[in-house]
Amino acid sequence: MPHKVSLSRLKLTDFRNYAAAALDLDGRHAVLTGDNGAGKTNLMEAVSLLSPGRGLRRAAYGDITRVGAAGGFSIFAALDGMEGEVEIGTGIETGEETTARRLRINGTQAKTADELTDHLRLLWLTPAMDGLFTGASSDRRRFLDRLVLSLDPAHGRRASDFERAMRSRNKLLDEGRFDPSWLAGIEEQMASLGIAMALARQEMLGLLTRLIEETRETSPFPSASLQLSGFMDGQFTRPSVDLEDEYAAMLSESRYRDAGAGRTLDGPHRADLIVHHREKAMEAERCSTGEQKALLVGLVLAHARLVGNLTGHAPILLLDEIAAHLDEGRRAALFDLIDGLGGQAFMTGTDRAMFSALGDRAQVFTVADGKIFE
Ligand SMILES: Nc1ncnc2c1ncn2[C@@H]1O[C@H](COP(=O)(O)OP(=O)(O)OP(=O)(O)O)[C@@H](O)[C@H]1O
Repeated sequence: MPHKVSLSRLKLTDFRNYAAAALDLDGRHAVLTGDNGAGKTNLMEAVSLLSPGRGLRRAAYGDITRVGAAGGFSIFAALDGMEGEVEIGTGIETGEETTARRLRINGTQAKTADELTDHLRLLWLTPAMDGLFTGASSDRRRFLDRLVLSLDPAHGRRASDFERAMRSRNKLLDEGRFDPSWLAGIEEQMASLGIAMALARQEMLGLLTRLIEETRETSPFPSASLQLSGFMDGQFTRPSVDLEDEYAAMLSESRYRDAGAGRTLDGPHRADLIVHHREKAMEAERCSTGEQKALLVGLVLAHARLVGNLTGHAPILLLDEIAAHLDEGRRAALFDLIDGLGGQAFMTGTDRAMFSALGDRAQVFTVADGKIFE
């Protein structure tokens, strides 16, 4: 069983509908119940900001600050992390628009948010992700990259460096500055970053596919088959230098076409994650709403198991309204599966009774009007 990373305290100040609130946890799972609009998802969002990025709503930081607060918001968390006990503080100082948040780990200013991944890995599943298979490919790419990031924290840096290089290529082409050596330099950089990104995605999908295969017999969820499409399809068994050369050549040959289009038309930023329901041999987007949800839950939980196996530390799971549409038997099976992953899970729902099958495996909190009661 992987080591359990668990949050022991969460303190919020001027965060969404919480002026000041604290949650003391004893290491078990945390169930958050309360009426619509009580602040359950807000609490999940606060925990999600203990990972790099903008959290599970991808909100602008200014929007997170409580309406009417004098300054910004802050989150403080104490946890038994991957490197032992750790205290994390994050937030912004004013309620105004900012793209950066402050981050202190054990009292020291962190250089980058990537340092958070030394202490915990977080995975989430929210109702907003229900349309993942039918929605925009950019959402699936983001989902895929989050899966990669939780195993390979360097992936985020690669992706942002690639974006930056691509933007400067697009700008040169847009301005009609076809300087061959300047462009070739940028394209070489894009090729090495872009192929590294694609290979990291491919590797993660390979690992996840193997794990899904191994646990297929016992999983209560349909199994997903996963493929990358839209960029160098089926070529990832070739040596990476060859792939880089080929992508650089592709970019070089497509300068005029891309200038006309106003953007770079080939690259890892155009890739898509294609998911099939294996047992039904059906594309996920053509499955029923319930089947899509079951596929997604199965996928996220399989990934959680993979992260636990590979890092030796079970990720913290944020599962927003995951049990909402399940009958009692399926709910109990789901809770057993979540518990069996060995990590701490945060789960929400409007009805406390929905979680009775968890028994004393969870601490149950009631949330009402920006206050938390145990
Ligand atoms: N910046 C903010 N300042 C104050 N209140 C906010 C802010 N942002 C969101 N809220 C409020 O927080 C409330 C709780 O939202 P949250 O999404 O956490 O509810 P919930 O308990 O998950 O509800 P549901 O069961 O409907 O999903 C909402 O009423 C929302 O208007």
